[in-house]
Amino acid sequence: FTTLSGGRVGTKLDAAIFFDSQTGNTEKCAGYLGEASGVPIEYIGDATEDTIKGEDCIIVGAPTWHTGEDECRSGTAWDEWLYDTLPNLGLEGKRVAIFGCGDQQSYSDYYCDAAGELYDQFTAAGAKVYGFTSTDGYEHVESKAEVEDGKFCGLMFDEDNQYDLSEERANSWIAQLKQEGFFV
Ligand SMILES: Cc1cc2nc3c(=O)[nH]c(=O)nc-3n(C[C@H](O)[C@H](O)[C@H](O)COP(=O)(O)O)c2cc1C
Repeated sequence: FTTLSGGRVGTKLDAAIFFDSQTGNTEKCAGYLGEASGVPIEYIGDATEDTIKGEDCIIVGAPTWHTGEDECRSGTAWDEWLYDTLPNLGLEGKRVAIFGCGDQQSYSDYYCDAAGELYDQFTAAGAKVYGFTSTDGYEHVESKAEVEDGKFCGLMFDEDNQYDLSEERANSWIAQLKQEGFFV
């Protein structure tokens, strides 16, 4: 038996979840997505460039902090990574799905802005984004993650106000990604 690079047998496509988190909420949501999909989870700050380039499809997630600023809104390792690492990785055509974690009540004009920033930077790098979701059921006023009218660029969690919906949201989003052919 021969294995492909990285020791993986080349029978199925490789996927991974990359995230970062300041206070653990995005980590919890990454955990729900990992359970729903069976896909491994890694801190973006720990992921090597080869690991990221080697995956066929990646799920990426960030919280939102630094309210009102234009850039570097995740308050995590993503902030540097998006501007210093991503543009040099060569991710043209890579399948990407984005999730965010924010607080739609206390920060209703800025809900999950960092997820919108991930969208902007990954699409600028040539990635193809899967898994848009409806904004129905959310009460934010403005969000950079709402990249089309009534559509988020991925799945938005709210562990401050809607934590009881997170697991179910994770499960149905993974089902949606499967239907969209994200993992195939
Ligand atoms: C000082 C501060 C600023 C925040 N700014 C925003 C914001 O601009 N938009 C938003 O959606 N959430 C904002 N939040 C809420 C966090 O994003 C939310 O609690 C999230 O779940 C944190 O995820 P983490 O634990 O993975 O870091 C802010 C929270 C704090 C305490």
